[in-house]
Amino acid sequence: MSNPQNNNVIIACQQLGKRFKEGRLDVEVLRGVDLQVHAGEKVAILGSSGSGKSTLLHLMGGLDLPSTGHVEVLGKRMDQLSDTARGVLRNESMGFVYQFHHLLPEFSALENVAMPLLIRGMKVAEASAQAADMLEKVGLKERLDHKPAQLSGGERQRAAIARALVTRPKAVLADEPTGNLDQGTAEHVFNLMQGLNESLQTAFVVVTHDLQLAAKMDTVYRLADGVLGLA
Ligand SMILES: Nc1ncnc2c1ncn2[C@@H]1O[C@H](COP(=O)(O)OP(=O)(O)OP(=O)(O)O)[C@@H](O)[C@H]1O
Repeated sequence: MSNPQNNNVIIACQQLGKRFKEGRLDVEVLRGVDLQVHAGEKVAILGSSGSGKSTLLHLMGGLDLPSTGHVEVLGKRMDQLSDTARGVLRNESMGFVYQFHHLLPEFSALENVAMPLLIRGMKVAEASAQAADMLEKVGLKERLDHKPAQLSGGERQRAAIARALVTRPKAVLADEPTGNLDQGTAEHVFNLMQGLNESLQTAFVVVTHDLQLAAKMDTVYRLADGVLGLA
C-alpha cells in the first residue's frame, strides 16, 4: 500500500518480539509489535507497569536487540549494523531520556550536556556554549557547575532532557520524562519539546503514565499482553 509519509519514517518496527529468559522461565514481553514513527510525530506509549514499554523503547533505540522482527532507523536495520555503527547511528540521530537519568556523577551538568557534542567531534568551547544554552532553556542556568549529586531529582531530570535535546536529534526517545517533575516544570519541559518539534521536526516517542501528557501527543498507543494497539 502506498503511504505518502513513507519517506519521512524515522523509526520503523516490524513484527518485534522480545523474550527474556529468567532461569527456567521464558517471559514473552513483546509479540509482533509494528510501529512507525514519522518526522515530527509525537507518539505516546501507555501501558501498565511491566507491560514492556521500556523494553520497546530500548529496542527502538538499538540499546537492545529483538528476539524476532527488526527495527530500522533512517532506513538502516539496527540488527545488521556492527555495535560501533549502531552506536554512531544512535548518537547522530537520537536522543534518550531514561527513567533513571544516567548522568555521569563525576561531571558537572554543563559537562554532562556537552558530552554528546564532544563525542561528535565538536570543539570544547562551542560544545560548552551550546550545552549552556540548552541548560538555560530547561531552567538550569544557575546550576551549570553542579554535579548530579548536587541537583534535586527534578533538576537531574531536566539536565538529562537537555542532554537528549542538545544534539538536535531527529527523534527523542523518552521514558517517563515528566515522571518526577511538578506540574509546572512538567509543562515547561513539554513546551520545550513542543518548540523543538515545531522548529526542527523532532519526533518524540514518550513512554508515560501521565494521561495529560499523552493527550498532547499526535498518536497514542497502548501496550497490553505484548501487543501494541492504538489507545
Ligand atoms: N533484562 C531483563 N531480563 C529479564 N526480564 C526483563 C528484563 N528487562 C525487562 N524484563 C521483564 O520484562 C517485563 C517488561 O518490563 P519493562 O521494563 O519493559 O516494563 P514497563 O512497561 O516499562 O514497566 P514500568 O511502567 O513499571 O516501567 C517485566 O516483566 C520485566 O520483569
